[in-house]
Amino acid sequence: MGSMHERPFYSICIANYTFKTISYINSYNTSSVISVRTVQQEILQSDIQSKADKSPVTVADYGSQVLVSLVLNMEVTSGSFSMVAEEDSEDLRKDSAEEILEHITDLVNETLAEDGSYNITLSKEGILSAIDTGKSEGGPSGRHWVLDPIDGTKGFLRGGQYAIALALLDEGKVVLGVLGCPNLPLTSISNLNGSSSGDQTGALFSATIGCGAEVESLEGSPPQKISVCTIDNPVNASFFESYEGAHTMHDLTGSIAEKLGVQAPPVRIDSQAKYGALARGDGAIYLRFPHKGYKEKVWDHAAGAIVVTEAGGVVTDASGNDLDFSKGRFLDVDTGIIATNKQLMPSLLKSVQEAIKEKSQAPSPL
Ligand SMILES: Nc1ncnc2c1ncn2[C@@H]1O[C@H](COP(=O)(O)OS(=O)(=O)O)[C@@H](OP(=O)(O)O)[C@H]1O
Ligand SMILES: [Mg+2]
Repeated sequence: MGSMHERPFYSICIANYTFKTISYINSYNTSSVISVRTVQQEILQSDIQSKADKSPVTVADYGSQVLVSLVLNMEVTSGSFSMVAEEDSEDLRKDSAEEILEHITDLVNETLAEDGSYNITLSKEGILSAIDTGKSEGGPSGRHWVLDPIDGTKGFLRGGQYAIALALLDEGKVVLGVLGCPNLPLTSISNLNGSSSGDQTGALFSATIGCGAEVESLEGSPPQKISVCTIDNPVNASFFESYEGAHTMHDLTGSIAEKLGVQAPPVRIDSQAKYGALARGDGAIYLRFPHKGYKEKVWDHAAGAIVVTEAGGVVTDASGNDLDFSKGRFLDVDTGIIATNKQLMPSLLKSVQEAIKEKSQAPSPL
């Protein structure tokens, strides 16, 4: 682990750089003050590409990856720098991507100039190579930064939840995690649709191993310690899951919840904002069961998992094994990922295993 000033610095890095990038993108191409939601629709039309796996990637994903990698690379002066990040430059190097690359370059340079802390301007080639600093394979030894520059890109485009997720692996273990959630209410998810609640929008979760988890506003309000809920009766529990049915088996999670005795309907929000919300007790359970064949990526869970465990929760696969972040860019999980507090975990695991068994024995649809 680094010096004590590291955590606040990296939190600031996320808040000041990536959040600014996103606010900039949100207001890009518009001269009038219109809602973020509307502007996000404009991004959908102009600044979006489709990756080989058909998932979307936007100027925001690339811009965020450039800024975070650039700042980390400049600030982390001890030892070699290694980053495992979601995006790479391959698609941006195609002739057809010239316009989007130009846009990302303008966006990054304007954000850097506006911030003023770093006197640098990047060329297009500089942008491409900054993105590619994220190509590390990670693994069990040394230190690796793990970045999802925009987690929940579909949510970002829909005007829903998304997160900028950064974690640090040290000898295969997550030791630091920061989750910037620009669209999440600062205090509670129950204020999500309540404009009259007075809650601020935007929450920055952070956790350092052995030191607990905290939340603060993206503008830098004093950090508040957070902890998972203390519910021990599933009747009073609610559960978080992916918004997208393509990302998790909603039928299986429904069956798990029913077996456990959960009465509340699922709370479906995008991205690792789910882990942040769980860590501060907005709900009691997180369930994620991707469809067969999907391989989980480390950047989709590293920051969220440490925020939850440092808030007193437990995160495991469907068999109750801890997540192993030492295997490279992918997680080697058995079936799914679940998280809850220590009181509910034994009964949750039992319900998960029963529901999986039942599903595997059900006749397959024709
Ligand atoms: N088929 C499939 N199954 C499971 N997961 C997938 C799948 N495809 C993508 N992804 C990954 O899911 C990330 C988005 O997280 P969530 O599932 O929590 O978001 S959502 O609520 O469904 O929008 C999303 O993260 P981003 O790509 O950063 O948006 C992906 O890494
Ligand atoms: Mg992403």
